[in-house]
Amino acid sequence: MLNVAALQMVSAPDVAINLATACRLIAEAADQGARLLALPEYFCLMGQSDRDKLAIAEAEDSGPIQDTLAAAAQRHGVWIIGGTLPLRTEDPQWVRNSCRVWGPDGRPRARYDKIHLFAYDNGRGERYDEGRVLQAGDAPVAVEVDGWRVGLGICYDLRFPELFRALMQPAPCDLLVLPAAFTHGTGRAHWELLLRARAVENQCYVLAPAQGGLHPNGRRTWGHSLLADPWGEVLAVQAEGEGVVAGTLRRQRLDEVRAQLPALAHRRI
Ligand SMILES: NC(=O)CCC(=O)C(=O)O
Repeated sequence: MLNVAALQMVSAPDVAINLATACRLIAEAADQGARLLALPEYFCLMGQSDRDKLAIAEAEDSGPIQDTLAAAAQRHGVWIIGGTLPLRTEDPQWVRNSCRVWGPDGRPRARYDKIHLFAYDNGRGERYDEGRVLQAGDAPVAVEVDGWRVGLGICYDLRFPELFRALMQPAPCDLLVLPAAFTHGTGRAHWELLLRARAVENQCYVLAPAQGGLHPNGRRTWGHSLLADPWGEVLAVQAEGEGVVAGTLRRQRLDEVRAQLPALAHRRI
């Protein structure tokens, strides 16, 4: 059994406010008994422009955002999947959108850099192009959490099933965690559909902590942080606003689904 929680936020353009909110939600989830907690993409900043990420970027393993999450993991004795934060590259004009993982002793255990960079223009003034400031990652990352294999993806990565297939090698992941900040429009159309599809095709749990609501920068995100089981059933969800979306992973459920319909074993790789 593993108790997990997705922390939903409506982040502001102010790092201190966002860190305080993240710490409050972490404490709440830990009090509810969660052992693995995950924050959304861009939890530490939803700024006015992509370039705001450059100003708050940290070196790997050092900086106020990472120190805060490491201390919270240790204080509560939990695993924290730290949404995303900008990490510096060699070139000051570029950052990586990185998901860091801390163990219950506060030590960093993994880093995944978002591979697929979001670009979107809805033709009505809503436009994104992460490739203007982000450097893409190039390697899938999975981490072992109390005997559970946990694969990482970030937001737009959700649309690329081959990433999650790669994470099923050399051994299947038991849980996929996808910190996200889906737009309201694309989220309404595709969010739940894609998350449940990744759960069904990989026969594993999916935990997706999201940004959800109207942000002070004027952006509106879809929210609907959720936990889906290996059969694609939604076990817990929260539509909008800050909150804790909690649930329990059961090994027996994974084994049951994989035994009843052995699609993972039928892959022709
Ligand atoms: N930040 C993102 O990657 C947003 C992805 C998104 O909204 C989508 O529809 O995909």
